[in-house]
Amino acid sequence: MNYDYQIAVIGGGSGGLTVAAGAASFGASVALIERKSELGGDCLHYGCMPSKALIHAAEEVYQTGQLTGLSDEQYDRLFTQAMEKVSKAVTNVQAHDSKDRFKEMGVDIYQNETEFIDDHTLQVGSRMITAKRIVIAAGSSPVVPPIEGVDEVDYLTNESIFSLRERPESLVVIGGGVIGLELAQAMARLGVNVTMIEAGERIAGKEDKEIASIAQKVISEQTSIITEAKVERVDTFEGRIKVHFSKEGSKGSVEADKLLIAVGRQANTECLSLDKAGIVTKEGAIDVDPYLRTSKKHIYAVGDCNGSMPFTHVAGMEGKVVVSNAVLGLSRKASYEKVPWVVYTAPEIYHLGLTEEEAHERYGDRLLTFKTKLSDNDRFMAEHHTEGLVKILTTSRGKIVGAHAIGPGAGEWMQEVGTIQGLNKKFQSLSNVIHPYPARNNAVSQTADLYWREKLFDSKINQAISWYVQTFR
Ligand SMILES: Cc1cc2nc3c(=O)[nH]c(=O)nc-3n(C[C@H](O)[C@H](O)[C@H](O)COP(=O)(O)OP(=O)(O)OC[C@H]3O[C@@H](n4cnc5c(N)ncnc54)[C@H](O)[C@@H]3O)c2cc1C
Ligand SMILES: NC(=O)c1ccc[n+]([C@@H]2O[C@H](COP(=O)([O-])OP(=O)(O)OC[C@H]3O[C@@H](n4cnc5c(N)ncnc54)[C@H](O)[C@@H]3O)[C@@H](O)[C@H]2O)c1
Repeated sequence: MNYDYQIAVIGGGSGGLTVAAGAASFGASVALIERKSELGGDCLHYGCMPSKALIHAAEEVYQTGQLTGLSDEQYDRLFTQAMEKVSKAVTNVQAHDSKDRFKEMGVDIYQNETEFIDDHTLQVGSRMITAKRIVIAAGSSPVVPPIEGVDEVDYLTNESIFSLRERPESLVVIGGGVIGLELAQAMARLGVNVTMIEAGERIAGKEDKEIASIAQKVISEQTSIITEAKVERVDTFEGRIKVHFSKEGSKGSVEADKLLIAVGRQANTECLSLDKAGIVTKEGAIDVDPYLRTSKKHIYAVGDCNGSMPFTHVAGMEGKVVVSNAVLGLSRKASYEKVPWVVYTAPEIYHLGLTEEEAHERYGDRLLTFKTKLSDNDRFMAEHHTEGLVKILTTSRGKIVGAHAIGPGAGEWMQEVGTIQGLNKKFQSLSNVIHPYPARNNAVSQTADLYWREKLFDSKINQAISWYVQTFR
């Protein structure tokens, strides 16, 4: 059978663009179908880019406030300026994901919402497109929990918060996960009075417990945090939003000008008519095998819509796997073991692999844990940033199974652990790498030195060396 295209990609976000560009670069005929007027997806428009631009702008305001103090009027002006900087940053980065750029690569772009007609055919506006292979990269949307009254109030999500131009005096954030934390702290630093309500026993629930408790301590100095709270109802009171919750058997409420909901993501599957193509979903996301094939082997799913790990770098990794498999005919598996992530709070949180609790469960007594407090590192001491920790988890032979840190810039300087893990090197090999003093990643090499201290200096070999030195030298 003849098809219009070799590859049709649904969704022009991080995953879809990686597939479209990769497939076109290998000479495949590619259709890219995106319902929004611009390419770039959530990451560019409502996710990574605006949030990181906001965090940076908020840091500048916060530092200014710390140095000179700021009046309400100054906060109002700086808030508007910060939000305009966010919008400009998105516009600037849009150039990388411009339609013209992809057209030049040979990709045909359709601006339509699409759905399956059958497993090789997509309805695209008034026409139908057929493709030999189809890649679904439809992304995800914010979950809005079924809280009583939620539909009657004007709540914000990551899709609307970046459009604010006037500083709200107060904000209540439901959800103390990654989005909640990054945005709550940024807003607090812009002079907004923020309260975070988290259902779990702690914020940053996916992080190593010890790291999360440091985060909670630091962030609670800038925002109010209520944990183990069940939100029961929201309503409006004199133009303000009131969130009612229960905690440990008693009731409470928080009132604020604005409400942000950040309680997780759901895969965008509902308008794709997946059933017409015979594509199976699992727990609301598109079910894929390790080769990222759906229940129909010529249809693949990458990025947030397959429910694996909702990060841009994962969508990119999965996109490359699909190019190898769908375009080049290889059999590459997606692997998630070595995927790091960073929570861009101040201080930043770096996360790679298993937490200490998970690693203990898996490795038991074979697990080695190496920790350096930032208060033991000259650079962080010099900068008065001593609230932080590096924690590396290895097997007894030094294979890295988890790496975690909280500290200023941890997302950058901790990646050296991710790099050596990616290169299949042992953790202790970092001890032999000379780090410029006093670069922050000395905290990592300091931690690697602990491996040798444990292995060598506390061992029988060390006793033998001491005997040799004392006896013969
Ligand atoms: C506030 C926030 C901050 C974030 N920060 C980070 C970060 O710092 N680092 C990080 O790694 N990740 C971050 N993420 C996660 C990251 O944004 C996502 O993991 C990433 O965007 C997923 O890419 P994707 O291609 O799967 O989906 P998307 O980028 O969302 O792209 C999906 C595209 O498909 C389109 N689409 C959907 N259905 C259809 C249809 N039927 N027809 C046509 N088009 C359709 C959508 O319009 C969309 O453009 C953040 C997310 C949020 C919300
Ligand atoms: N820096 C980054 O890489 C980055 C930044 C933002 C988002 N993201 C991605 O986006 C994903 C989604 O982020 P998120 O923060 O929405 O989800 P999340 O899963 O990280 O956190 C959601 C939080 O909301 C809490 N929660 C759920 N229901 C609740 C309720 N009814 N009341 C109170 N609390 C409730 C959960 O216990 C959890 O702590 C992340 O997992 C991440 O993959 C990444």
